[in-house]
Amino acid sequence: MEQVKGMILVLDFGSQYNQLITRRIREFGVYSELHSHKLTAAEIKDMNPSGIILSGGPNSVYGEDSFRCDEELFELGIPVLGICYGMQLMTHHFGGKVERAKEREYGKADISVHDDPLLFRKTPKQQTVWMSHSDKVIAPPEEFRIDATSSSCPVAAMSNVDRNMYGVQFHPEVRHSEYGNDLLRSFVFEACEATDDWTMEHVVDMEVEKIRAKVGERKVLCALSGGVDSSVVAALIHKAIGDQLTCIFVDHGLLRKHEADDVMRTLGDGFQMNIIKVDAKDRFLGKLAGVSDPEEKRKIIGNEFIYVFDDEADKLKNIDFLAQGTLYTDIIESGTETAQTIKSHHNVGGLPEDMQFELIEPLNTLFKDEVRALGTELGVPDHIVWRQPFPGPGLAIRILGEVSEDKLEIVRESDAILREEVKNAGLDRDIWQYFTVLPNIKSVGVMGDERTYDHTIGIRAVTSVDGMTSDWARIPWDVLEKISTRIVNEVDHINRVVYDVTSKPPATIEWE
Ligand SMILES: Nc1ncnc2c1ncn2[C@@H]1O[C@H](COP(=O)(O)OP(=O)(O)OP(=O)(O)O)[C@@H](O)[C@H]1O
Ligand SMILES: O=c1[nH]c(=O)c2[nH+]cn([C@@H]3O[C@H](COP(=O)(O)O)[C@@H](O)[C@H]3O)c2[nH]1
Ligand SMILES: NC(=O)CC[C@H](N)C(=O)O
Ligand SMILES: [Mg+2]
Repeated sequence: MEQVKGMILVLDFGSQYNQLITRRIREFGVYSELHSHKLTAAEIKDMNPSGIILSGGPNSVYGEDSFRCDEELFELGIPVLGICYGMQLMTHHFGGKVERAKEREYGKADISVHDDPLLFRKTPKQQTVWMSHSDKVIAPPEEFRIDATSSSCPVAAMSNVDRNMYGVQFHPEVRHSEYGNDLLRSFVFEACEATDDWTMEHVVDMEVEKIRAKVGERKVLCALSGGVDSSVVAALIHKAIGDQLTCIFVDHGLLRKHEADDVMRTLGDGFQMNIIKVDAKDRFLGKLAGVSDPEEKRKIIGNEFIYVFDDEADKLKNIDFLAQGTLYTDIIESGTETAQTIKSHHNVGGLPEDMQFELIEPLNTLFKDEVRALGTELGVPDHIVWRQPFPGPGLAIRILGEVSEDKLEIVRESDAILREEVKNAGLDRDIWQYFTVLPNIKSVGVMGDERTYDHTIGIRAVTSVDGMTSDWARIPWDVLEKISTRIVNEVDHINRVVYDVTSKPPATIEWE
């Protein structure tokens, strides 16, 4: 496994906030990766981390099948921070006592800090933190001291400075923990003595090196959509291996208005690399005919992408690798060993089992905003770096239920109007993603004194940083009015326009 100086290893025990921990640490300029709690102590030693964080998780330490770690990791001499379940696990290991509390504690809590513990040195003695637990430590292990308490938690934080080990019952990675970021900083810089030398330039060098070592003299096919993720991957790989790279852009008939031509023109202007466009409309639409279940649609599309790449690889000969712009968001939402499947992203959960390629996914630990920064570092043009995300399954997941040419036409035309008006209003950089959806709804209207019974278009526009959470965009009413009027007047079969005012969670950004 790759050895990265100063990296902080986060072990995954299934908390929803795991990815936030690595994310916060990378924001400090220190590299951090999330790995399975099943890593052995030997594997961890090989990775040479400067610190280990044990994440929270849904289990109880005294449960029979609860997630455990290789307990030898406590003997490696590497600083450890246990968060929530992580602290309970540490307590259990060192002989302290964990018990189920009578009441579940969820939300804000006030803690009092005692004396001058290392992780709290720079923060007030009274502070608000964010808790989410039913179990609690009622007695710390013998060699540990209590650093903080709350009214319901006799041990809200504990430490053993000699062993360089720390535990907190609350979640410092969540913004609602007032001084959570300071605590993580103290762990990373004071306890682990990590250095903040992880920069985007560093990421480029590291990834280029990795790609060269993996590929050698062989050839790579890159799935290029014209979106920011795959453009950044293509730029990285091209930097690493030059002409050993061929990019494939698939027109699956599910693209937006004029998208195929626009993408080929933009990529042709922006990149000096070999790009092939494949027209696969009939293949995709044929396979999707009669299918209405969202997960089934996603899997068909994911599979078909790979079969198209297979056919192209056969023509090009001797292609061993397929590169994709997979992000961490795509992986976590597609479901992992510990996290539930929210939706199968075509490039992760939608891959066929009989795939022949070896994957290259240099961005699969990063979030969208980090990829944008990487793109800028690589010199990818601004209009690609700041293009709004467009999902690989395209308009197929914006037509609820069965996909047809007629419905594609409706979504395509209404989406073009929305994009034009958002741009005219100068909002295209403020709104993270904006599009129209065609729900399976017909309703009654009156047009020119005539009764209509026709389709509804939904407008979805969200603000976000990384796509993990989002809020609905407050588009000014007069802009919405213009969009609505134009859609009803210019798009056949639409007699009603609605605006989606749900955040993520509880909704998701796409409707399928
Ligand atoms: N039409 C397409 N042709 C070829 N590859 C595609 C296409 N659509 C998606 N992909 C592949 O699937 C990956 C995931 O798609 P995704 O939309 O998340 O990323 P992106 O298109 O590169 O960026 P963005 O999120 O900005 O749209 C892409 O990075 C790319 O490798
Ligand atoms: O390439 C992709 N393949 C997919 O299968 C896929 N599904 C969702 N998305 C995009 O991911 C972000 C989060 O989406 P959701 O809130 O809908 O889960 C949003 O930006 C979505 O557009 C996808 N991208
Ligand atoms: N968020 C957590 O890590 C929870 C830990 C444990 N399952 C509890 O309920 O106390
Ligand atoms: Mg895309």
